[in-house]
Amino acid sequence: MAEQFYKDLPKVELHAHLNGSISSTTTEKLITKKPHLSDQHNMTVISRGQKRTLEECFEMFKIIHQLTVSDEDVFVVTKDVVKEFAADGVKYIELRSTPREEKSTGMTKKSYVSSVLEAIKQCKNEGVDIDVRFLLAIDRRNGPTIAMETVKLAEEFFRSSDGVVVGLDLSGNPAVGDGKNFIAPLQAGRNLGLKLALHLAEIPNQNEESEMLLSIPPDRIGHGTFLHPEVGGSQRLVDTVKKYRIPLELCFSSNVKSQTISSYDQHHFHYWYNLGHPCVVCTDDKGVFGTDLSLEYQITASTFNLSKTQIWDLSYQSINCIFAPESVKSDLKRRWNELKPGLFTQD
Ligand SMILES: CC(C)=CCNc1ncnc2c1ncn2[C@@H]1O[C@H](COP(=O)(O)O)[C@@H](O)[C@H]1O
Ligand SMILES: [Zn+2]
Repeated sequence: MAEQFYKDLPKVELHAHLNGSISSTTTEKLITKKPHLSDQHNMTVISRGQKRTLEECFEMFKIIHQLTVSDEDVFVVTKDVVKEFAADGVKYIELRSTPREEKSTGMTKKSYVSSVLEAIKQCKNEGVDIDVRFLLAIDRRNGPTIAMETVKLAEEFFRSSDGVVVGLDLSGNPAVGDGKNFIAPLQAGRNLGLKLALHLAEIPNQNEESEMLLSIPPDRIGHGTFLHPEVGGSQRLVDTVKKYRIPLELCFSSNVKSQTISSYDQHHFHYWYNLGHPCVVCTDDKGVFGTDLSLEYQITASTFNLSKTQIWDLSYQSINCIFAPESVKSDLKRRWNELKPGLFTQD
């Protein structure tokens, strides 16, 4: 568990996959309804000190997805995940999820998104202290035709969700499919006013793909682990990211536990932070990687010897990277400034 300062620190979460964020308490709740999956429980979390390969991590999602097969499941999971982030001191979150259909329960991609949005609405009505937005995710393994359908669905909800749906994500196993196939649907989304958060350079040797995706350009980058020349990326890629000042969503536990980074001190946070480039600390999959956002901030501080003031600034600067409008950014900044004195008089 993270130290109290990191819990109390008001935080913004910008990279959280819904099905990767399910806590073990919620998993138990779902398993009670699906006893045939009871022996899969330990298969959905990577405990402390454990590591898996990236491929093994993606196998875990196959199990998790069997737990969320109905609108009711999706609703329950969303409510729990939102409340857990709020309890961890997250004041603003952009959740992302891949709309899925399930014939056996009648869940459609549209009802999937509606269930997520209904849960978000209920949390708001119950007074849960967190502003929640949503990105529809495109899974690369499903190809460009499905991607275009997702863009259409996103457009529908973008118009009808009162500002909750703000954009699109590109994710899924980076070793599957070619990123360039998604340029057209992503560009179409961008032209509609949807913001783009793209997983990029999550694994090595994808410079060409990264270059293509950066040419759109995206509004935020997920991971960007292999962009800089020291790890096989290129100065050109770095220069493009710098030119557009595209924020990076950085996920320490995820990268170390899925072994794209060998240890915390090797994390590319170091490279980009020292350039003064916008970096946002995120969880990725808090359920799968057994973490929460306060722990990720604590890991950042202890690995790179950052002071509490530097950590505060990191959290405050993250507000500039959200997809909600400027007025929301100003409100959050006011909130942060109100909370600041209480946080710095604790010790
Ligand atoms: C598995 C692993 C190494 C995780 C970290 N890196 C990731 N890279 C790319 N896509 C991801 C990652 N984590 C989660 N996802 C995406 O999020 C999905 C789960 O959340 P959801 O069903 O979209 O609600 C996964 O099926 C996958 O498409
Ligand atoms: Zn991710």
